[in-house]
Amino acid sequence: MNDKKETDVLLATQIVIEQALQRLGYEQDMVELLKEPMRVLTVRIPVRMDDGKTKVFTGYRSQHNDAVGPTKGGVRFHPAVHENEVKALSIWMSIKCGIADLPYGGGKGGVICDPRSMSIRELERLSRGYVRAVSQIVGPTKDIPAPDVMTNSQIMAWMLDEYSRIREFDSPGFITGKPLVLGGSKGRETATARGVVIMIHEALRLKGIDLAKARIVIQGFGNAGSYLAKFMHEAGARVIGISDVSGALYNEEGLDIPYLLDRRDSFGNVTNLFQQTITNEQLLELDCDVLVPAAIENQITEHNAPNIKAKVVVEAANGPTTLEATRILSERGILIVPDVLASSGGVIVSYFEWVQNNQGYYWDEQEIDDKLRLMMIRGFEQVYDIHRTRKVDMRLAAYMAGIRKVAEAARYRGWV
Ligand SMILES: NC(=O)C1=CN([C@@H]2O[C@H](COP(=O)(O)OP(=O)(O)OC[C@H]3O[C@@H](n4cnc5c(N)ncnc54)[C@H](O)[C@@H]3O)[C@@H](O)[C@H]2O)C=CC1
Ligand SMILES: O=C(O)CCC(=O)C(=O)O
Repeated sequence: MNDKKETDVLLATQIVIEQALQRLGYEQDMVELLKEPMRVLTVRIPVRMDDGKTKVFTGYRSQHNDAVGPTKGGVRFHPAVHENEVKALSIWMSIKCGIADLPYGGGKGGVICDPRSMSIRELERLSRGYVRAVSQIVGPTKDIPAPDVMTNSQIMAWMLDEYSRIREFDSPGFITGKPLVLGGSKGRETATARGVVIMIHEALRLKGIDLAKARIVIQGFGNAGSYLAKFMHEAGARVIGISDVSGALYNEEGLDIPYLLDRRDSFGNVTNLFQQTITNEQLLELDCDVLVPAAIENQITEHNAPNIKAKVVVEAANGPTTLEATRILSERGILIVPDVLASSGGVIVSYFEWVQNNQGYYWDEQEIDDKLRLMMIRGFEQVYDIHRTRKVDMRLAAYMAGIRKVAEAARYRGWV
């Protein structure tokens, strides 16, 4: 595979979707329906910047398929956002929701921007502008956004406020990942990491490795990566490596996670405070038990997959491993817990948030944790069972588990 093909996330997704549907016995017409999102909106968002000039940003909202129910998925603010990336991300959301058996299809949004170089007021105007631009196609029974890379509960709050102004009534179920006082759910902030912890437990159990003796490496120190480091540290595991966009830190004895958590900024940067750093490339190849990519796409490729030393790769990030790398790792006996399963804790608790908003009754954290655990373990067992009985790699197994529900719903509706 040439490099561009290797890292084209939409193409890679379409290849696995086709394989999954074929293994499930579907014809080509179903592949045609599900290999692309049913709707992608591109928007141009004019934002008055603090210097008085107007800057026009480009954003997207992709809705993969709504046969199962309203579409659902985060909004990413990042300079590298690309239409095909958002499309792939929305397809992955359909698969995540299918594995977790949530009553949603997949959606995803993104805006090409760099929040690290914007003021708080510029960010607020951009967030509100995005909601105005996509307001026709989103809503609590249509498409429900949430946080993703470089968006957070404050941005969700501005988006909620803007949507409520447009619709002229308060509508907390429009968006999830909100602050608690605006109808957010307990446990959503930490949900993605909590879900990954549960997957690490399951994977280590299969490999016969004791978590308390395990060495963990985490790429990315944002929402997913930093809470994961905290929970692993609290569980007694040794977190020997972490990283952010600028570099990585490594200590064989275990890093001082509470100190790093205290010093990280709101974008998940911390390594710039240290002189003795290693590169992200070196981090991924460290000798460890569990490697958790928790940053961005295409980090484990055919180039570094032969050098990965972890026994288990648990994908907190969306799309961190290419198809060729999946093949190499699987053949080397490294257990992959794929993104569409491992990172589903976020959308599962987002679903709980939406349910609580709809019923106007709020649950305590224990209830959230217990329900999350149950759903994640059920998802793991389902995927692992398909992997074993159908003799397919864990990624294809996860796609088969997830896309099945969407295809069945589309067939019942008479679309195919
Ligand atoms: N926040 C959530 O609820 C969910 C997030 N995810 C996925 O997890 C991943 C991380 O998301 P968040 O933690 O929310 O984002 P974030 O914006 O909070 O943190 C991202 C982290 O990755 C680092 N990073 C960025 N580019 C990098 C690079 N090229 N090399 C190394 N590190 C890099 C950043 O410095 C930061 O530490 C993404 O793939 C996201 O789609 C998946 C499910 C839910
Ligand atoms: O919480 C959600 O609804 C979506 C989270 C998300 O964007 C993801 O799982 O990639």
